[in-house]
Amino acid sequence: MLEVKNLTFKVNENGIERSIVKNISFRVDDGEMLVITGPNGGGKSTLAKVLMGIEKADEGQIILDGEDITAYDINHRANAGIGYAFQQPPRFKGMTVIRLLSLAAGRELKESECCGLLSRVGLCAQEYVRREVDATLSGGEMKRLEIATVLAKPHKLCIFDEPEAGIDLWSFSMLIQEFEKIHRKKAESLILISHQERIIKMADRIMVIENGTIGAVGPRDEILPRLLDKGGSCTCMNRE
Ligand SMILES: Nc1ncnc2c1ncn2[C@@H]1O[C@H](COP(=O)(O)OP(=O)(O)OP(=O)(O)O)[C@@H](O)[C@H]1O
Repeated sequence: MLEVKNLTFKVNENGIERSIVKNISFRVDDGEMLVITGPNGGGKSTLAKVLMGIEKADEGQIILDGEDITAYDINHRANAGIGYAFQQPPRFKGMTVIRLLSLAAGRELKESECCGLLSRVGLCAQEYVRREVDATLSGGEMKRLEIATVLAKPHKLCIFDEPEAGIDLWSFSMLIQEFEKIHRKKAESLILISHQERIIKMADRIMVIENGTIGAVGPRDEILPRLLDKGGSCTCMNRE
């Protein structure tokens, strides 16, 4: 279980301090899928970065299965069991796809294993296995590769930041199926940050982040109607 207690993250802009994440507390139970949504600029990605250790919390605690991981750096948190797919994945010059996925898995993957992972994210495996992870890959290909790196090994908690971004509709449907599979097994907890109704509808619980705080949190059946109720013109959700 992930427990987040009174988490605050501030930035300093021209000498003026601004809280982007403000005193946020929530939990994600084992095997649970929490979908975080909310208006642009509300603080969702920043919250994900603080959870992963890319940004350091100014206040608060992050506890994973009873272990206080607040002071851990990104590698230490990954070892503790957190997997994270970036909203804008980094690219590595000179690194092949099979190498990247092996690094993510923490062991040398066989080509067949690598192909299996690529197929799960809708990439035609043979074409990609030996390809370099560089600027020649499109945004959508990169995004799917990044998701494959998270799928490469089991985690206690996986965080996906806008997995739908830049992905075509067919691949998006495949991704939804992948998330459903992971969710059905209940072996990993999932945090999905998304504006997509199809993803939001999969949630066990929905948390709305706006202006750095929790605007609403609760079971899907309680929160979703409120999002839909905003006349179908909810500013934070893309309808099907
Ligand atoms: N390092 C930083 N320095 C200054 N401002 C920042 C920094 N990181 C984030 N912000 C600002 O904090 C706010 C929250 O950004 P964040 O990316 O977390 O929003 P978001 O909810 O993920 O938005 P979106 O839905 O558009 O992806 C934005 O106004 C952003 O410009």
